[in-house]
Amino acid sequence: QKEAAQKRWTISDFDVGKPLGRGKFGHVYIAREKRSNHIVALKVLFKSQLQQSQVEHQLRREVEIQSHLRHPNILRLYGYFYDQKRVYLILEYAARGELYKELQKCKYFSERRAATYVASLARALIYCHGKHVIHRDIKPENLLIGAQGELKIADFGWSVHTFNRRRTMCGTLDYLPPEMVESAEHDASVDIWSLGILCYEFLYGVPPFEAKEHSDTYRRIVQVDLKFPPKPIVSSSAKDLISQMLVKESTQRLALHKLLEHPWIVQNADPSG
Ligand SMILES: O=C(O)Cn1ncc2ncnc(NCCc3cnc(NC(=O)Nc4cccc(Cl)c4)s3)c21
Repeated sequence: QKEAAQKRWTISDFDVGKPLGRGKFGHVYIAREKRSNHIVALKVLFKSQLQQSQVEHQLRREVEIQSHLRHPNILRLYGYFYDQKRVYLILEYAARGELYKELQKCKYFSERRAATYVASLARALIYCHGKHVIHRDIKPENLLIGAQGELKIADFGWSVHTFNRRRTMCGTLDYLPPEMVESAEHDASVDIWSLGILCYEFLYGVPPFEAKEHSDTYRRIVQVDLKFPPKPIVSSSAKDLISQMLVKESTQRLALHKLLEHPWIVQNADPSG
């Protein structure tokens, strides 16, 4: 893998296959590296669009951050290369695709499946926070599923090293904790809030503060207007965990290592993740 870090890749090193998905900045293709026959995902980004949106620094930060992360529940970014018009990200291929499509199909997950995903995300976030990296954009769209059904956090396009906390807003409001919505200072506990939102959405099929208007979602977040619908039936243990994560005061949120000891996780998460 060492030589992969230094090697200068070009598109001719790959046999490019079918498109896997279309993102805002470009498409993702399945591809095979010719010499090793290694299957990867190739994300093709147009320089013109990156320049237009002024996200080059974000992309550089993502590549820098990702090059130091090695965890079974974090999608690898093996490297990148560019040509005249495009930047290519060489990514680990997640054979079972996007988690949000799976969630749309099933409507909501069983408590065992939800707890298994939440536990593996917690372990990945403990690893990231240990390296002073916060993801800041944990949501179903950024989660992929590997060949063995394991969850992979992808797209560190919004992650930061915690010493330079930026307040750039991003994407859907649903996942933002109060301090980010109020654009106050924020730290690793933002990922705990987002994990709580995710856990709720895994179990109910919708995020807890969803509302028609942005202004209503904003108000429900800052008031932590948390309600548990009668259907689907969800254990009180799961509700207890979610209630300990969706706490306005960031210092009062359940710590990730405490989450892994919570009865709902211990009784429902598959240890293999
Ligand atoms: O292709 C699909 O839609 C789904 N799919 N299915 C299987 C599969 N296997 C691997 N990867 C997939 N998709 C790419 C996931 C990403 C990982 N890292 C990223 N980083 C990024 O986009 N950075 C970025 C872009 C533009 C600007 C800036 Cl600032 C940063 S995208 C897969």
